[in-house]
Amino acid sequence: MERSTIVRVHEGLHARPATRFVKLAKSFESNIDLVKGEKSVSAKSSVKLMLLGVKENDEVIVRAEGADAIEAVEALIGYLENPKSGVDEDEQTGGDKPAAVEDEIDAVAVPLAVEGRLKGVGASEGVSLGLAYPYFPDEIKPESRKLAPDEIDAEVARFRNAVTIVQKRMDASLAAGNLAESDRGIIAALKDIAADDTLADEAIALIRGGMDAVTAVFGAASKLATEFGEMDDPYLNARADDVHAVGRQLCLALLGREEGSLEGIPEGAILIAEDIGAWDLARAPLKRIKGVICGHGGATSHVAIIARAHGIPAVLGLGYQVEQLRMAGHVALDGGTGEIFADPDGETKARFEARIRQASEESIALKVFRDVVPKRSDGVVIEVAANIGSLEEIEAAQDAGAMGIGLFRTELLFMRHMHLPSEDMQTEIYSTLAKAFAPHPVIVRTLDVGGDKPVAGVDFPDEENPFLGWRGIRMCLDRPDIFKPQLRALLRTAIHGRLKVMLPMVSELSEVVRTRALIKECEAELKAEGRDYRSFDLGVMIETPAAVLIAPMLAKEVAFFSIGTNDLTQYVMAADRLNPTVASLNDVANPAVMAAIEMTAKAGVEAGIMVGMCGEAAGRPDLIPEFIRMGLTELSMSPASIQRAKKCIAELASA
Ligand SMILES: C=C(OP(=O)(O)O)C(=O)O
Repeated sequence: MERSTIVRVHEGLHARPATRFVKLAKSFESNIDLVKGEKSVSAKSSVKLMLLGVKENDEVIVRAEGADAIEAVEALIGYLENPKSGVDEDEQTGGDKPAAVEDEIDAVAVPLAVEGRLKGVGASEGVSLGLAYPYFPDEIKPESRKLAPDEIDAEVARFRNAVTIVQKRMDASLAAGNLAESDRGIIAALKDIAADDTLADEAIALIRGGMDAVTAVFGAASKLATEFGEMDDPYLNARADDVHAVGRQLCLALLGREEGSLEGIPEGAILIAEDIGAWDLARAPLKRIKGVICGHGGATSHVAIIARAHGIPAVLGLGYQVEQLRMAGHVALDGGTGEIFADPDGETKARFEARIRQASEESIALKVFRDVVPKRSDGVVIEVAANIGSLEEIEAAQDAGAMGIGLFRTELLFMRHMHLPSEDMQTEIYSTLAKAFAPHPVIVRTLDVGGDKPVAGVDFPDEENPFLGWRGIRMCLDRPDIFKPQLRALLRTAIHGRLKVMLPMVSELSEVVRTRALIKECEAELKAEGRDYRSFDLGVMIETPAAVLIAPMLAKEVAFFSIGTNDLTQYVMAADRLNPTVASLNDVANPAVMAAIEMTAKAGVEAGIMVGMCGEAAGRPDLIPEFIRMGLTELSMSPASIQRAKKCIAELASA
């Protein structure tokens, strides 16, 4: 039987415990295969050791797998506790052992052979089984150590060494050659800060005052970040985040650590995290990830949306239970029901393997619907489009047979960068998209940040209820310096394809009227500058109960509606879409939500405008017949749902 174990090795601060433990393990048992991320250090093995990370308190988390895992690791721990009884470590590892380290070693092996069951929120359909890959980057805290006068010079040298390490790491990233131009700019900006004397001088002054280097970096970074934060310019304000990012890198270097990264995630792994940012996930090597499990989030959070866009099964909203999975060797998950099996036994494994096989056969069978143009029984075409948030997803949408884009989430573009993207950069990105799908329509949603989607360069107030706060069109209308460059970029893009633009979080007619006035201003400016542009169809998302109630009025002012069921459900049901405790209320099929959808559809159909849907419910085969009956003629969804939706509409027409 396959077994797993976890080893916690606690060592002194400067001992580089992970490196030392791994070196030691390598020399101790020649039949142990050491794996860091996907890199195998030694090929022959009956036992696999995987270094999962070093925790803030210097515990080393290592997972061992294989028939003799527990025994091998116990032997290794035995040696760590009593080095005289086994191999001489200095001799074997090159002798980097610091003095008096043995005293601080505290290691335990926890066998995990029993299948554990957990339940979260099914957030991206599909079943998966694979190697668990816990990703829990540590929070760094100040050491708050008072230095003796004779320690100060060494501490300054430790700090200077950390600056050199950080600069070298940044140079290595820049030289790697696989960076997008925009990411290269971000790293270069961070390197500037690391090389700048302002931060270093401040930190050294604090060290000279008797503060340890980690705490000094915290103090210096906070001071500089506050200065940037108080400046009267959004671009300079955004530098505060850069300073914090550099501060974190310096602290990691001081502690002998490197930032955790998803770069090394092995092929076919199941990613397990307490929380993972949408952008962290978006830039991870998604093709290698077979499943996502997260303590935070729910079915309509952005992590779920990215997972669905890439056809990766996901279970979110596990809460504190996700901690239990840190020690799992393998994990099976069902992204539909939210079930998770840690270290599944043979029977569960066989069941999941059979389901994975069946799902793959089904997906092959659905491929025949890729190029179908689905119609209602009266011959009206139903556009089945894709929801995407980055240019990287174009291919997946095209491969799935998307008849255009029903929702391009522009906020990922803003969240990706430490700075607000320029008008030219936005024009280039939107134009690439419009050209890729022409002659099909592409609907771009204007910036929808706030709530669960903060952005560097926009100072969001501390709000008790950010989902009911300053977000979407509310924020944009207050910040024409951000909104107008986006509108100008969209006007410039419209010459390249069938562009439509929609506004998020609309709750008042005046928001549409004020946006139209801004668009007019932008058109006048572009004309005066002699630039090419074209007007676009303006629509609104219907995602607030207020918008539903004034839908007949809105329908007279706009060219189309797109129903955002993810938000509409949370607002109609008064149930936070990220809160797993109220996940059962967050159901679009609830009669209250379906009534809101029907009211919207009726208002749109009566006014003769297109009514579409871009919430995830648009891809639900059990609800599609209802939506078609209500008069919706466009359904936009994750690429992974497109072929099933086309099949459902086609079968409906022929029934
Ligand atoms: C599509 C929607 O928007 P979001 O990006 O917030 O999920 C929605 O709310 O249905």
